[in-house]
Amino acid sequence: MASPMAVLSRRGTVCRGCLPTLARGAAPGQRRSVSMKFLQKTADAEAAWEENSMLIRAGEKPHLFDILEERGFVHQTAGSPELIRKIMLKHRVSAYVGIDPSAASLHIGHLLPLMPIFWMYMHGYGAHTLIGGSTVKIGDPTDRLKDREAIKGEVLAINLTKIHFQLKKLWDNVEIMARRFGYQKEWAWRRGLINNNVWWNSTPFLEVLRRVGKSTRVGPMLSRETVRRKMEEGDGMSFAEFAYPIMQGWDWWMLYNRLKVQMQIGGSDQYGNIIAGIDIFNTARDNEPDPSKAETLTLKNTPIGFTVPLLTDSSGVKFGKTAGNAVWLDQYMTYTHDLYGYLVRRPDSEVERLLKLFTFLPLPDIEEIMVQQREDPSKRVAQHRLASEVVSLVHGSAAAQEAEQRNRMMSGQGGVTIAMENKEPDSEYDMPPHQTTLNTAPRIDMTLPKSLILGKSIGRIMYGAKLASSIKEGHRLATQQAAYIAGMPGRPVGLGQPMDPAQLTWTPIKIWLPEETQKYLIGGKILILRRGKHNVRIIKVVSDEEYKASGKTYPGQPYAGRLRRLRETLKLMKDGEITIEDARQVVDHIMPIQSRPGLNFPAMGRGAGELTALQTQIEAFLEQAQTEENNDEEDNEEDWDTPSRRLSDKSTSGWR
Ligand SMILES: Nc1ncnc2c1ncn2[C@@H]1O[C@H](COP(=O)(O)OP(=O)(O)OP(=O)(O)O)[C@@H](O)[C@H]1O
Ligand SMILES: N[C@@H](Cc1ccc(O)cc1)C(=O)O
Repeated sequence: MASPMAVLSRRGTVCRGCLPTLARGAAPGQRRSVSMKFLQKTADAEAAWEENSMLIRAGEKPHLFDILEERGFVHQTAGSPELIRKIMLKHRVSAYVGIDPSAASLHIGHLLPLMPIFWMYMHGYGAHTLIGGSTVKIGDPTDRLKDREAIKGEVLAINLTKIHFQLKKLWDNVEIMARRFGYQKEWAWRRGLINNNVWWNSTPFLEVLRRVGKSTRVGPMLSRETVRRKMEEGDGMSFAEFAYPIMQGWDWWMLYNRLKVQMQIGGSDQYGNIIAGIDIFNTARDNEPDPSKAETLTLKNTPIGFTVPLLTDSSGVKFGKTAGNAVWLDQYMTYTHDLYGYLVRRPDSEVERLLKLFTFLPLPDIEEIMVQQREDPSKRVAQHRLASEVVSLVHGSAAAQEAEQRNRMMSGQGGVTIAMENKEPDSEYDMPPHQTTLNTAPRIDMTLPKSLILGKSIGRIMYGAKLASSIKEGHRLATQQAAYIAGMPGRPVGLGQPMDPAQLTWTPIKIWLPEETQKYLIGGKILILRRGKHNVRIIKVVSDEEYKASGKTYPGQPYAGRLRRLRETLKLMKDGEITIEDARQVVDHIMPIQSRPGLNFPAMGRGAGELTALQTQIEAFLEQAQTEENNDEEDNEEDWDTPSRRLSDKSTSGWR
């Protein structure tokens, strides 16, 4: 089948008569009509690329691979450096880095292979990040002597969700960085975030065996160092682990089919998997059973790759979750100021290299920074710049500024290292005053009690999870389809299911029966909700007793608020435990005067009559408040949750 490129004339204009039907990104066999506009843009992008290549050849622009080499990213290549240079010059190559969600966060080591992907994006190449929702179930045995522990369903769902949003946040910040460093975004820039569960969920084992398994020789696989060591010195190797490199290679082939990804980048420990992947890619390409799809070898379908050096700690151990020395990119696992502090503490001997690897600063700027650094190393100019750039990339520039101020303040008080701060419980969930971005989104994980999640309306749950500012708003969000639950929609209603822990899927909440919610509990205890694009909550559902014991409260919690405290005060007054003056102070404290119409104590004496008058006022106020609360509950329950009402009104919008 003709690719869109095939209909472009040499000058990059579109031949109208030969409009093809296969769009970029369409899955094999999937036909989509392609507009003239799309084709013209593709033609323009091709022409622009040719111009770009000419400038590089003429020495007027640097080749990205040279930039990457100069900055220290290229450790080992899969395919000769000359071949990689040639292919990257000729085509807008697409590349990917894969990460298995075996922890709840990325760590600083992951940034190393991601940085070349970000550079590629800014230079107009295709750049993709893959989450190994399926590969993580097997676990990469590379450089391990012991099997990885199997990850439980709900833990996988949590890891996957968190890493998904972390990668999205990184990508958002890469866009900002690109603008900041003067890269003009073009239509042809492509980036993506994909989960390999998408294909592994529907790939028959037979297909993989037939297509690549038959010609994959066991001998070379057995002789790999990782396999040999695990078998001889470790706890042996399972067939699944042995097959892991085949899975990774198949991923690459799938990515080539979908997104024309022909390059893979990874940490140096991934070299063996990338080499094995090249064999699998070549085998799959050369054994296409459908002659109409067969491809002959060209520069466009030759797999290539490279590895980046490993980031190690001061004792030379790879930074990562296995070694237990990770510096996390989740701001609640490693606080932003601790990430900043860690980078500020890098030794002088390392900092120039780290600036080249972890920032987008041009090399002449780094040289200048190093001149200042050498003039007065005690100022740690280079380390501060490193920390500020990395924190900006990971958490945004506002967070970086805050972390810098904090660090300078703390070190001004005697150069102490920064201690972990204990945040106010739940304070980080406060609704941001402006539109949430991934950099300002509140904390993602929280705990709520069963009685709320399993028994209450969706509006109350949204309110309780601080995804809505009131119960009513919670309901409104649901009807406007601005609230989502992780899982599969029920067709017909009532058959909803939790998400497959290996793949994040969202269902708009719409109108909801309270009993609907529990169908979406992952592993019986995790509920994932989202408001709008970025405001996500991973809710751990615990027993009411456990919740109470934690001392936490949530908005709308019965008897947890002012009314409960007012009732308690009233009781104390009645029992003669507190004086009228104390009672007045307590009431003023729990309820500012403007928020309690009808409860404005007049100046009173201290006699028994005044005490009774005050009690009567409080009782009347409580009664009124209770009626209002009941009405609010009734409003919501009747409108949204009462089955009789909903079932009799199936025409209500959103009722499916
Ligand atoms: N310290 C590091 N330096 C460079 N690259 C790294 C580092 N840690 C991880 N990577 C790379 O990030 C990618 C994803 O790694 P992955 O999450 O699978 O493993 P990991 O964090 O190394 O985990 P583990 O410690 O469990 O082996 C791989 O390409 C890996 O080589
Ligand atoms: N095997 C890689 C992760 C990965 C998973 C799937 C891939 O397709 C690529 C890479 C690692 O453990 O670091």
